[in-house]
Amino acid sequence: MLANTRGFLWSDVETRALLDIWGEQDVQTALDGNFRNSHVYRDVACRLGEMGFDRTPEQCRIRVKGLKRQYYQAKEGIKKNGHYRKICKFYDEMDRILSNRPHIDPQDMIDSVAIGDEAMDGTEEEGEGIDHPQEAYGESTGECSYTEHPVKLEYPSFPIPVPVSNSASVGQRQNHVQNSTPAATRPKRSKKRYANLSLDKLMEKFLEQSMEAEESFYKYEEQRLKVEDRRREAEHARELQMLQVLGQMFAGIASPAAPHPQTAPCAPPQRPHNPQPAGCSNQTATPGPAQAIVSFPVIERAFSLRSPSPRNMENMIPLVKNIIPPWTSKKHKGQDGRVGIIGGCQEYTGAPYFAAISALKVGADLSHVFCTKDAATVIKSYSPELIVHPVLDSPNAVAEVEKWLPRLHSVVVGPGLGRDDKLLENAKGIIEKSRSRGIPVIIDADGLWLVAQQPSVIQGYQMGILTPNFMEFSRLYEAMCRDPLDMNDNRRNVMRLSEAMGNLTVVLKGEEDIISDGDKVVTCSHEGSSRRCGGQGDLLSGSLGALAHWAYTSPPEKRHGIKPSLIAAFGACSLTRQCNYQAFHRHGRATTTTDMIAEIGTAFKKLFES
Ligand SMILES: NC(=O)C1=CN([C@@H]2O[C@H](COP(=O)(O)OP(=O)(O)OC[C@H]3O[C@@H](n4cnc5c(N)ncnc54)[C@H](OP(=O)(O)O)[C@@H]3O)[C@@H](O)[C@H]2O)[C@@H](O)CC1
Ligand SMILES: Nc1ncnc2c1ncn2[C@@H]1O[C@H](COP(=O)(O)OP(=O)(O)OP(=O)(O)O)[C@@H](O)[C@H]1O
Repeated sequence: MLANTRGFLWSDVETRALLDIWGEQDVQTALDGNFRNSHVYRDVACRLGEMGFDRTPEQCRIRVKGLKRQYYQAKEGIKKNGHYRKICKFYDEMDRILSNRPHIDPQDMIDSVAIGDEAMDGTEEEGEGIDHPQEAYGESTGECSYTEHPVKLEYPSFPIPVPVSNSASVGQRQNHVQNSTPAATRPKRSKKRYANLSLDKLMEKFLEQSMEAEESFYKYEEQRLKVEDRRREAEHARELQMLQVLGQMFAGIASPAAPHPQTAPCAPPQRPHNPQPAGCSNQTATPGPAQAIVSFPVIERAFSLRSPSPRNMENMIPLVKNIIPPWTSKKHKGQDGRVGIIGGCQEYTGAPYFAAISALKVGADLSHVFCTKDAATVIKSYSPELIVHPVLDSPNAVAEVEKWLPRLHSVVVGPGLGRDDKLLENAKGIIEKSRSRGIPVIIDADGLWLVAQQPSVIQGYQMGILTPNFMEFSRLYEAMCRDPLDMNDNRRNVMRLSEAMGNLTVVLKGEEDIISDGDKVVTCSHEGSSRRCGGQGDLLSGSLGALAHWAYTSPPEKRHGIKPSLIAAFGACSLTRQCNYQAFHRHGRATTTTDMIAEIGTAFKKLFES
């Protein structure tokens, strides 16, 4: 395990590049504001990759952690005799970054966190025994991944009396505790203070203090989340404003005489008899003022606020191939994906089943369905492969699902969810919990109904993917965009919605699937068939559950600067269409979604493994 994350040494040039990236304001803000930081380090590794250094997010995180420890050690040492700078080669760089961070009173953060981490996993990078209290804070706020280190409740350091003749291991642990806390800088607590208290009293006091600590932890956490929300909203508003200004500038440059989009007549969304979103063919597409067609099937924006202009790409398939985890005997069950489907009620049992079984057939190891009580037995009866939880209509549904979240790699919300208010409310809670844990969230079907009512539930979440059909898309567009749908240019419409949702990835399904993250538009018109049986969208969202996990955990250099959600979405669209093609070839008009699901294995192989 260690070999994976610490395989070889970091050169000075590489370390400086890492510090340049890690020290950037947006990275520090993201780390400060987040318990879960794996996405931040993914971004750091990605940027490092762009500078030509091939490192995994975990390697970056561990390197930063080691540097921080050296820095704090050096800083402590300097206070004492001024000669410690040499133990931290990058002292100046670290000081420039860390001296600007808000000061947290180490006494507020509890010793046991640092002790617990050191004592339990012993995987510290540089092999240094001393941890700085501020390091402990860093780890609990932004320096360790949620999945590997579940949130610890922070207890006050309350001395539990240990008999003198204790075993060697306890003695060693005590030594370790003494060595690893900055005891020298703190007054020693008097053991006599507790000498007269009975064990019961001690226990009572301990529990009392635990509860207080827990309470203040939650208070702190609540405040932190509020601040983070406000920051995100402000950032989003600022970006939208800048986009609008730039859009107007570009519009002015491109065609000063062209009418403003808002003055175009508002055509109500209608379902065509033979749904062919106008403007889908490459020849007839008219790029909007703020977009330019670079090469089919990827259209890139003429400008981008976030990232440098991505590379041109003729074909997305090689990128999908790149994110597929390699076959190896070294993995255990679960590592290739544990997908959760949130949906399934009395009326709709097929949709969550289609989504869950598709995730499995694409290659996820485990597929969970969280549905209502009366749907559960029915769904179980379709397939013994699925793990079915009858919790979605229980009074504590969100808490029940939350228990499983640390073990899920992605969630798909909506297939067969229905529109019952209580179920939608529970789905909302689950999306929020998944979001706060940095789990990719795919929203489909009735989940999109919820988003149209309350967009903020997912707005701005970079690991969120929406997969609307045309009807669902129109609802979302109407809720989010002030200008009317341009019936001749669906690509522009998708890009607009994605932008309005805070650059979420949006997949408009149809004759041609159109995918955008607000910066780029990717289209998938792989040959399918004319058969439109219900459930094809569920196949798509379920397989996207597995592909999104792979894409987000794939090495950045394999993605060539393209956002993981775009690659995963393109993979799911082309797979669905290939399944449709193959099933129709076999069954003609009798084709159903079950027949398409039976084709997943061969379709996947044909597209991505040949
Ligand atoms: N076997 C199962 O259990 C299955 C269960 N499912 C589950 O059913 C639930 C409801 O999903 P839903 O999509 O039917 O709901 P909703 O948004 O009301 O759409 C219906 C309206 O939209 C329209 N319309 C549809 N597509 C359009 C298009 N491309 N372009 C234009 N218009 C379009 C259509 O218009 P119409 O043809 O009636 O004029 C109709 O009025 C959801 O939980 C889902 O997961 C499904 O997954 C299937 C398999
Ligand atoms: N007009 C079309 N031509 C070709 N393929 C299509 C067309 N419409 C949809 N598809 C295919 O079906 C997939 C699912 O789209 P669809 O519009 O059926 O989703 P949905 O309505 O959400 O499905 P569900 O029935 O599961 O709710 C698309 O990704 C696309 O591959």
